Amino acid sequence: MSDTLSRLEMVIAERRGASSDSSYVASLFAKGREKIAQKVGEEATETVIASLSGDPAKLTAEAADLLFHLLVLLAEGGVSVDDVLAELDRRDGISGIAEKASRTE
Ligand SMILES: N=c1c2ncn([C@@H]3O[C@H](COP(=O)(O)OP(=O)(O)OP(=O)(O)O)[C@@H](O)[C@H]3O)c2ncn1[C@@H]1O[C@H](COP(=O)(O)O)[C@@H](O)[C@H]1O
Repeated sequence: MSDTLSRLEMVIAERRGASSDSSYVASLFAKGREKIAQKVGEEATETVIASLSGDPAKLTAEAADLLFHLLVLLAEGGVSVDDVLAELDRRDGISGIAEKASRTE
């Protein structure tokens, strides 16, 4: 799973300097952080709507759009996929410790 995200992260970094005419990723970077953040918001809303439709194919497509635009937003903000995964692992570690502690009480 994270291989796909890592590969896409690399493609996004490569396309950052490309021409906006030939690359959607480059055109997003050229429009700037506010526009990229707005796209993430739109894709998040579309994902929520798709989830309520009860159609797994629609939810899959919108979630893919959301993840893609989130990766662009992370790159724009200087945050890597590894940074986010490390944060999730850290939280898992914290909840694992809390779970062990509650079992020994
Ligand atoms: N995964 C994606 C991907 N998912 C969605 N999209 C684009 O995201 C856009 C979302 O559609 P919308 O209708 O919401 O947006 P829009 O009307 O095109 O744009 P706005 O005017 O609303 O800003 C579409 O243009 C999709 O093509 C993507 N564009 C690119 N990628 C990946 O990024 C790589 C590099 O792409 P380029 O930068 O175009 O070379 C590609 O090889 C793909 O792997």
